[in-house]
Amino acid sequence: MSAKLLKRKSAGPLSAAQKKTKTVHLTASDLPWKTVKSRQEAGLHSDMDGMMELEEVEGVEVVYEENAGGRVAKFKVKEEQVKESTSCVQEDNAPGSSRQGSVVQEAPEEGIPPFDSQALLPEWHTFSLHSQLFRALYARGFSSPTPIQSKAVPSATKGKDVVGVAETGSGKTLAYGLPILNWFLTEANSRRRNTRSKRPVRALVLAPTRELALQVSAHLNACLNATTVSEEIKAEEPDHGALLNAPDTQSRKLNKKGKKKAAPIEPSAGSKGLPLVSIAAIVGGMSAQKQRRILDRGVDILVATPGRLWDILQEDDDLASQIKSLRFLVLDEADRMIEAGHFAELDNILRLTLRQSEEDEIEPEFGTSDEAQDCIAKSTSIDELQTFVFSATLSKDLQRNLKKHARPKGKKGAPASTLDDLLMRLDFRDSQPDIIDLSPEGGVVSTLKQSRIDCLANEKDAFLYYFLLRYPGRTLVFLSSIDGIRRLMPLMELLEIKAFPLHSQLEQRQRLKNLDRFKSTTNSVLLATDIAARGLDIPSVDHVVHYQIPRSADVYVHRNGRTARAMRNGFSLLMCAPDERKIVKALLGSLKRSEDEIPEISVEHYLLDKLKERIQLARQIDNAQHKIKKENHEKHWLKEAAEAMEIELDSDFELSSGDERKAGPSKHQRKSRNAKTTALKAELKQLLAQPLVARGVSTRYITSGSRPIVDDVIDGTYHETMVGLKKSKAGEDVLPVKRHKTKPEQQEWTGFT
Ligand SMILES: Nc1ncnc2c1ncn2[C@@H]1O[C@H](COP(=O)(O)OP(=O)(O)OP(=O)(O)O)[C@@H](O)[C@H]1O
Repeated sequence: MSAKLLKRKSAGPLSAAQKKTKTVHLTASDLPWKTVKSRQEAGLHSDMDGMMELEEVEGVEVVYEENAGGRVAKFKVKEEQVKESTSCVQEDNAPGSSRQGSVVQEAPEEGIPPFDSQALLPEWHTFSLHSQLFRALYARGFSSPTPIQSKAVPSATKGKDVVGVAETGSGKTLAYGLPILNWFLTEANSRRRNTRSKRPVRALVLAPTRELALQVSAHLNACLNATTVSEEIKAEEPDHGALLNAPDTQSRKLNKKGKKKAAPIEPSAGSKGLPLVSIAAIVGGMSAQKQRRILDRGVDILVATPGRLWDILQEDDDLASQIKSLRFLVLDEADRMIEAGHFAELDNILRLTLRQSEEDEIEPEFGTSDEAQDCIAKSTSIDELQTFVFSATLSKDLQRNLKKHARPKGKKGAPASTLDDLLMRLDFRDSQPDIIDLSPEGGVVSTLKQSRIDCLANEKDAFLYYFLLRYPGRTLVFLSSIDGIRRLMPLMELLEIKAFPLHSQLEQRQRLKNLDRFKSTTNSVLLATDIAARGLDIPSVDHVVHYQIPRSADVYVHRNGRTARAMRNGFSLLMCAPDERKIVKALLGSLKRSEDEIPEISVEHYLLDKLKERIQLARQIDNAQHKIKKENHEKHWLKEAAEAMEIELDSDFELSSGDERKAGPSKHQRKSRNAKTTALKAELKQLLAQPLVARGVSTRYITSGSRPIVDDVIDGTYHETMVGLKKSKAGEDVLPVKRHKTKPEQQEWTGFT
């Protein structure tokens, strides 16, 4: 079942006048579909009930014909409408983009009021960017470039290949995105002015996860669509509306004073409402048919996960030849892509971008289809390609090798198996790619506060629960296994914590929905595997918790990078069980840190013990519920099997005598079990309703006890859930770093005094 639903509109029976015009029959996928704009980045919003995208089509008559196979729907469209739609330049799949159907006619710069970048964006002014990008940066409040943008954008706009390494959340997407958008807004559009041909893909951005690919495409789109003109245009002034690239009359409204107010500029749209630059995301878990249709219509910038892209490429020679003539190739989070099980596809895609000289030719590997191999073989040499590789973690060795532009010798045809190998296979056209390494020492962002808790493995639930109650906010909890998430989810639910799961075994629709819910709920928890570790830009993640330790130093850095983004403060907590200590030590060691440098966070053990009681109860309930569920499942199965074999079961589903052949507990046993679970639930509910009061605190006499809380109550700093504690940020409660007593330096003998 497709993850999106289509809203198909038929215009109903055609009028007599319309009937005179010539009509053609089309298949459903050939119809001139238009995407209906959706509000949210991830393509979902609550009132759409799971629909990810909407499309509509107008002026289509649906006629039904009876044939041998039954009733068949046919779609009649006016011929001229078809011509118009096929000559259109394209729409965008990425959410938030504008898609309008009409004939290509771009109106780039002429008539757009000049943007005074010197006055409004002095720190960006020296960058040679298209004024629409300046407008977008201004509208989004990006008053100055981040350090990686400062270095990468000028270099890339001059045509250099760039390898960019910079801390998480430092704006790497725009570091490569701005030069690409700039090229499309300037060169590409002036080249294709007045052309009616289909747009070939000229920029390909590869990202390791679906969420990241969708986010990148939304981010680039936002840069094209974010601009607004704040001043009103006086009525007596010439009508600038059409010149502002706004999609014409609809968007220009009269304000209260009867003056025309400038509508939001849609800089991605041409004067007839067409996108000047079209950006599409092609990811797994969504309708491949729809994605193919979008590609068929033409896309400028394609953001994709390697798996889905390779699936499509194997059947689409046209797209394969477009990939061979790319102008830009981007590997975002390159190091993650080789881990994600996409390595073979990635390698195959990269082969399409190689120059095909004798020397450089590499045998296709990894089950490449004959057809695709043929495509690869026919690849033509192009030297225009610019390659950008970005990540927060690329080894120094690799960077050094890239600098030397050293390609592994004597490995002709051998599959790449490491990131180094893979990057060496990138065919940088630039003999000296610009390597910009701004990664901080140990990969740690300066605004991040790290901490740890040493505890037993089976105490982690209690510590996590304590942390979530003690420090409300948006908390991203990383686990290494999906099973771990499946175990924790019901506990969270029973403990009334708002938690959402995110892992690869969820349907894509559910993944995006959960991500959206987490984004829009201030006090919530996302229980995620490492598919959420890279690149995801969720605003205001207050805390990252490593419930299970990361499997490498890079993963630790990227997980931490989901908080403390764009110079905001953030906090991370590493939960470390005794048997994990060795690994943590090695992991921190590779970041040139010692375990002792990560301070512990203070915990009120009296309250923790109280929470352990709740956890204990929740676990019992969960176990009981799990058992009941399992039995129900078995009972169901047995019933079905018995029916199939035409065997009669007695009321308790006991097939015959003998305990070992019992299908499950008796009715009575089930009843008593259910009653026990209900009692446990009531007990937990009661516990949850009781305030958590710290030791020595009197809730009756707030001025007395060993910890009077009166001052906190008066100045509003009391903790609402944990009575007796002050409200505080997690970062404020870390304990001083333990310093090992260093042996006093041997003093020089100075003789008896
Ligand atoms: N010049 C800027 N000024 C202010 N904010 C910016 C600027 N550029 C980008 N941002 C914002 O910073 C946030 C992080 O950007 P981005 O996602 O590109 O980071 P990143 O370096 O790719 O992170 P990661 O390594 O985790 O993938 C985004 O919300 C983005 O909108």
